[in-house]
Amino acid sequence: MSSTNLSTVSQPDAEAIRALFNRIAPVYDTLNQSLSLGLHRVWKQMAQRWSNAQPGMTCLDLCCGSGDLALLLARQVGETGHVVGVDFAAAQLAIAAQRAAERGWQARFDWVEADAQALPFVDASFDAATMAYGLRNLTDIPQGLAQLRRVLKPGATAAVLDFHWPSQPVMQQLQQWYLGRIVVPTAERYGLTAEYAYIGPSVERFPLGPEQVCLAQQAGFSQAVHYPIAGGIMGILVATR
Ligand SMILES: C/C(=C\Cc1cc(O)c2ccccc2c1O)CCC[C@H](C)CCC[C@H](C)CCCC(C)C
Ligand SMILES: C[S@@+](CC[C@H](N)C(=O)[O-])C[C@H]1O[C@@H](n2cnc3c(N)ncnc32)[C@H](O)[C@@H]1O
Repeated sequence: MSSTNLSTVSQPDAEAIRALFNRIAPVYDTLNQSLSLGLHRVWKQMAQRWSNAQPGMTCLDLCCGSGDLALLLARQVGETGHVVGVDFAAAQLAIAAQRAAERGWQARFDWVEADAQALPFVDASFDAATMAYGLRNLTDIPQGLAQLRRVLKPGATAAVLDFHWPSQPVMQQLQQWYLGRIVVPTAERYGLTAEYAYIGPSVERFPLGPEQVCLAQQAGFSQAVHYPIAGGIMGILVATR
């Protein structure tokens, strides 16, 4: 366990975040599936579609974790396309690569261990991009958006899925109740209390949809729209270079 108290510090540093995602990697997929009642797959499919990825394209999945969205992109781009999954947690990337191998899809992927805030790609490399539950975890969100824009081709779109602070008070209370009373106690059974207690405060300090749109515009995206989904507890920022 890291010495950093993840749920009370204002913003954990990048090393604490990386260590957190390496620690939870063995149970990450199982917990996402059970805690979201399978709904995270629906939300990720929306992000994949809204990125406008098409057969034959070269796509980026930033903060790819164990590869859910990268695999959806790979299905969409097909045998003639290519997907690059980027994450800085090696344990997550190893699971993503294993899942691709199980499908016989190794040739469709590159898995790159890198910081989303300093991407090792030349400008205008990608036709489309996705990021699920990554932006909120970046220590420098404007820098992450600037990097995302830089590596997209002109006219290409990024779809960024994440938690969102709902506008309706009843949904705010439900979201915080669910995170505090269901998610954290479930994680406790795996010895991961602090890791999952970090989600709630991270959602509260994450910029609201309209603020995300402003940040995307400031990063140089020519168009940006934020769509609250699932009653506003999640959102997808769709930004075009
Ligand atoms: C996709 C999910 C989580 C991703 C995720 C993101 C993070 O930033 C983490 C940070 C630290 C540890 C883990 C994660 C992490 O797993 C799963 C989403 C589950 C959520 C708790 C959302 C659940 C929504 C419910 C289905 C509906 C809630 C109803 C409520 C009464 C409003
Ligand atoms: C909540 S997980 C999401 C994983 C996957 N996209 C999904 O939806 O299941 C967030 C991921 O972002 C990665 N991450 C956070 N900050 C990062 C950074 N600065 N650079 C690269 N990856 C980062 C973490 O390692 C983690 O795998």
